[in-house]
Amino acid sequence: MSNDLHNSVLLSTFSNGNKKIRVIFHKGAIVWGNGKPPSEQETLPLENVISVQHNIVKNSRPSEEQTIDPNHFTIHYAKQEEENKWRHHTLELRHSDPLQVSSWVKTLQNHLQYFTKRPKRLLLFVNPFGGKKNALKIYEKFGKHLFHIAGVDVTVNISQRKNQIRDFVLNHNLDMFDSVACVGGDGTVSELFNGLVLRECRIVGIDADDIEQELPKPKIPIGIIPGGSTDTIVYCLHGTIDPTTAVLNIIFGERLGLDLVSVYDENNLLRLYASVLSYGYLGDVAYNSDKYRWMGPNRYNYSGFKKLVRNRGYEGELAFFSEGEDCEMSQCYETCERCLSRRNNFCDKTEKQWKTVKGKFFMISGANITCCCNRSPRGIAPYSHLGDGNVHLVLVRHTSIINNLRLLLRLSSNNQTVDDLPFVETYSAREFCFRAINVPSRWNCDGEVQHQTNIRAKVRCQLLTIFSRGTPKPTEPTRKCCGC
Ligand SMILES: Nc1ncnc2c1ncn2[C@@H]1O[C@H](COP(=O)(O)OP(=O)(O)OP(=O)(O)O)[C@@H](O)[C@H]1O
Repeated sequence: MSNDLHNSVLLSTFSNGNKKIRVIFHKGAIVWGNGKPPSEQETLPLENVISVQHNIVKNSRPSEEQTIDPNHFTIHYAKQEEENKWRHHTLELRHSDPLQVSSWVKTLQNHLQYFTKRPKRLLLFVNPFGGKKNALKIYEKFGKHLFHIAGVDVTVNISQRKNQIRDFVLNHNLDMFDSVACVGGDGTVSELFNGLVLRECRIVGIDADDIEQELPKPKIPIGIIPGGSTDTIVYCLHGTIDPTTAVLNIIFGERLGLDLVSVYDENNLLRLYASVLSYGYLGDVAYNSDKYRWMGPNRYNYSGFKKLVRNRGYEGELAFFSEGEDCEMSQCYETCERCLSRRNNFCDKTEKQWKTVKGKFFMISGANITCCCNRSPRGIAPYSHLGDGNVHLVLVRHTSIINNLRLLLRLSSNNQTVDDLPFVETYSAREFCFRAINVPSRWNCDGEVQHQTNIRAKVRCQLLTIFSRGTPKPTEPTRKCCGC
């Protein structure tokens, strides 16, 4: 932001409904109050302003052309409320002098132009099949109006079949868009970023099937509006699956780098994933639950229970390359230092240390993010980071049904994690490979079934640019005074 603009000051007294309020704009923030002490005044940082618009004079006849009301304008802004949710608010201001009004509108609009990362031309894919099959309604109810207010030109593309979104971004010219987004669950997001990475490989002439190749970063940032059954990726990004929050995160245009993991069989890249690749129990649940899609999100409970009671063990050998770090107990929140430092100086160490673990497991997971969601508020890997170049391997040994239940209870707990259970081991890894022994299971890859059993996977540090401000750090509860 130029200094001239940063130093500009506006100060006026406006009518807001029946009240008079003093409004100040200074140092990138709008402050207003009703003659209240400073601590009770509202402070609105400009980065939370969606748009500033003259009001329209209401015409009695709809056919008449719209005219602006020179004495009246509205500030549309967002405010963070409980449970990490953002909400749209308005501040309507009136002044008898039209010059005052136009000076405020012009100045604020000029300042907003400095947020150049905000999207202007968005290509939005809608998956009408996932979740409760209401993705289009979600867009119309929560997205359409807000995007209009923010001046984002949205082109909607409703997918007609599985993999159509992936094929579309792979084969179409996207030059007229500055951003892409989707309304759907993790499978939809996965289609989108798989298409974008393969598209980039094609553009720069990289063989995506070669695990030793660096994969190129898609230039276009992506946004996600939750419309699936679990929506783990969105939950891990914003700390909520609230659709309004997701839309506002796209509008604000702030970005972070998300690691992706590429999964290969002996010859080919199978796919990239963002949340988790899980073998055994969760692989079987993904495979089995697809038959019960008519149950909606409850299909996971039904299939999960069946597989839990069966308590099959899955034998295999897992080898992984680690930097020698254990899973550090630091959590990833907005402006995460660990992710920021990786973004700036990530280098591939050539001295690899491979470790091998063999045995019979209930489940093996390579979690790229915490995988928290409404059912599992802390996730399977609570110390995993969005962009630190590592996955957390969570190995659950084959054990009794009671222990499996303990594991699932821990996963659904608000304050406990699975890593201190005696039959659970966790490792941090940059690369891993798995070989099944005896009867193989399947992999669950971002919620989709992957049938190849023997795989190799490699983390691609911050390969995806994603619209998000990150999950806000929880504030320490303030202690109440004992009355001393
Ligand atoms: N028009 C369509 N018809 C059928 N399947 C589709 C269509 N569009 C996308 N798909 C596929 O639908 C599947 C389910 O979508 P998605 O993963 O978004 O929802 P979900 O499984 O309910 O949610 P989650 O993955 O968050 O649990 C994905 O495999 C996706 O590739």
